[in-house]
Amino acid sequence: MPLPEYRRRYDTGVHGMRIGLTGGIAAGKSTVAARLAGLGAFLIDYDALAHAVVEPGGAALPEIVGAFGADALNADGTLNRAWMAEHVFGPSAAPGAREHLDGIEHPLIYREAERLEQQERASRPHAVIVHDIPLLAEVIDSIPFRFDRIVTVEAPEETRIERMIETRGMTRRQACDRIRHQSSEAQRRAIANDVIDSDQPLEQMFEQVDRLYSQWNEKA
Ligand SMILES: CC(C)(COP(=O)(O)OP(=O)(O)OC[C@H]1O[C@@H](n2cnc3c(N)ncnc32)[C@H](O)[C@@H]1O)[C@@H](O)C(=O)NCCC(=O)NCCS
Ligand SMILES: Nc1ncnc2c1ncn2[C@@H]1O[C@H](COP(=O)(O)OP(=O)(O)OP(=O)(O)O)[C@@H](O)[C@H]1O
Repeated sequence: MPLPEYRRRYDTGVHGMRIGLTGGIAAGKSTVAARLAGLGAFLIDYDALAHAVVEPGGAALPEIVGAFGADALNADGTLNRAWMAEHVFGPSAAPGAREHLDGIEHPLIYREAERLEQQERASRPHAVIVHDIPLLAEVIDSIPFRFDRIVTVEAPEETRIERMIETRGMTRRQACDRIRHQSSEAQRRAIANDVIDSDQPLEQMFEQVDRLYSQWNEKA
């Protein structure tokens, strides 16, 4: 059976590998990403890009104010992230609010990701480039990149809720809201070539990451 388009491999030897890294919130994606960067991968962190496009002066902020009103801003003109989170993930969020915000930010994020990738390829044509994309399963049909391999990092929902409460100061309700607005583990697994279980001890998880990186690096 032919591979779905998003799993299509590039011609090896011509391009380095492009990896899609995903996972539910607080599953351990950043931990895996940091390990890959330590091994030599070039990381493109979509959460960081999402933060950059809403900086004052960033292209998304005027559009967000246009769509959600000036209440979306703090007094100093920065995005009020807690307010915004409540209005897109919270129990009284308007239908379609999250999709509207995504529609403003995502095209800008993709443009910047492409620029970063091209810059890296110019100096390291065979680098393993990892796109760290929390919402990859949601955007798989619209994102303007195809991936040689997709990896998802997974941990049980309860573990992730506990991590969000303990390390991010979220309430249980906020943690559950965020999870409810994301694809399911089954949907992420369905697009992935490999699954990293972050419920295993860190050492073991890193061994799995190291093995994957060696495989990709051989093919790059
Ligand atoms: C709503 C916002 C302001 C809330 O900010 P906050 O500081 O609370 O969260 P932060 O941006 O650091 O994201 C933390 C995690 O929340 C989850 N998350 C973020 N945005 C979304 C979304 N639109 N849908 C589902 N989950 C999301 C992801 O797992 C992400 O890793 C912010 O998340 C945002 O601008 N989101 C829209 C852009 C987006 O899609 N970002 C994800 C990367 S592409
Ligand atoms: N194998 C593991 N064993 C124990 N704790 C882990 C493991 N992997 C990750 N963690 C811990 O889980 C927490 C969440 O990890 P991390 O920040 O990497 O998640 P994330 O998926 O990037 O989150 P987000 O979706 O918010 O970006 C961190 O405190 C991290 O140290």
